[in-house]
Amino acid sequence: MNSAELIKQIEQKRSFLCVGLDTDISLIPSRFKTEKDPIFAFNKAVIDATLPYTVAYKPNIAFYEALGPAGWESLQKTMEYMPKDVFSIADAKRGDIGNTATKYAQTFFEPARAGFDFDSVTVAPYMGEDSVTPFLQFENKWVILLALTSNPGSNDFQQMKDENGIPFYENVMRKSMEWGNTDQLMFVIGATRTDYIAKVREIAPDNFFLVPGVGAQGGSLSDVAKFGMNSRVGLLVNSSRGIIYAGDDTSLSAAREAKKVQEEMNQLLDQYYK
Ligand SMILES: O=C(O)c1cc(=O)[nH]c(=O)n1[C@@H]1O[C@H](COP(=O)(O)O)[C@@H](O)[C@H]1O
Repeated sequence: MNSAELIKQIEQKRSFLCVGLDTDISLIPSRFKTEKDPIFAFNKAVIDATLPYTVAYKPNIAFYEALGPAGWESLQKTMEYMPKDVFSIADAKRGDIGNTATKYAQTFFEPARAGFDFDSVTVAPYMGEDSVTPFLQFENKWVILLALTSNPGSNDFQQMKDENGIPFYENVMRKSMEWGNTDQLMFVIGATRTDYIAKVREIAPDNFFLVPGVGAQGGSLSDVAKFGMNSRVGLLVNSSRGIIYAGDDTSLSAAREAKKVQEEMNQLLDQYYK
C-alpha cells in the first residue's frame, strides 16, 4: 500500500487506529477454543468487529511463532482473510546482516515464499544500514524502524547520548532517513513517550509514526495527536489488549472499544488535521 492509499483510508474512516492482533490462546474467550483453529477464529471475530473503525492491523509475530507450524498457519489464514485495503504490519522486529535480512524481507513481502503479502515489517535498527536496506527494495512496502519505544528498557540504549549530547534514538532517525524516503520508512514512537513526541516530529516532519502504547500501557492519544500529527496525518496508533481482550463477547467488546478510539480520533482529526 502506498502513502496516498493509506491517507485515503484514514480520511474515509476518520481513524488512524491500528488494531494489534497479539492473539494469546490463554486469553481468548473459551467459545473460540472449541473451534478447529481457535487463533484464526478469534482473529476473524476481531477483524469483523473492528474493520469499520481501523485502518491497520498488526499481528505480533511472536504470538504465532510461539505455537509452531500451527501458529504460522493461523497467521496465514488471518492474512488471507484480512481485506487488502487495510494496512498490514508484520510486527516481527527483525534485524540481521544483509543476506539474512533479505530472507526476512522475502518472508513477509513475497507471497510466493511463505504466503505473506504484508505492507510493512517492524525492524530493529541496531545492526545498521545493510540490515535495513533489504526491506526497502520492495515497491509499496514499508520498513517501520524502532526509534523510541514504549517500554521502560528504552532508556538503556535509546537515550544514551553521544559526545555532542545527541541521544541514540535521534541518531538512528536522522541516519536512517538517508536510506529510505517518507513513503517507505516509518518510525516506532511509543505513546508512553509523549514528552518526546514534539521532538521526534521535528526530527522527522514527514514520516509516519507507528505509535503503540495507548490502552493497556496507558499512553495518551490526545497528546500523541497534538504533538505528532502532521500535514498527512502521519500517525498510526496501535492498541492490542485494550481492544481485543475487552470482554468475553469479542464481537461486541472489540467493536465497542475500537469505536470509542475511532470517535476520539475523529475529533482529533477535526482539531489537528482537517
Ligand atoms: O513495535 C511495536 O509494535 C511496539 C513497540 C513499542 O515500543 N512498544 C510496543 O508495545 N510495541 C508492540 O505494540 C503492542 C502493544 O500492545 P498493547 O500494550 O497490548 O496495546 C505489542 O505488540 C508490542 O509488541
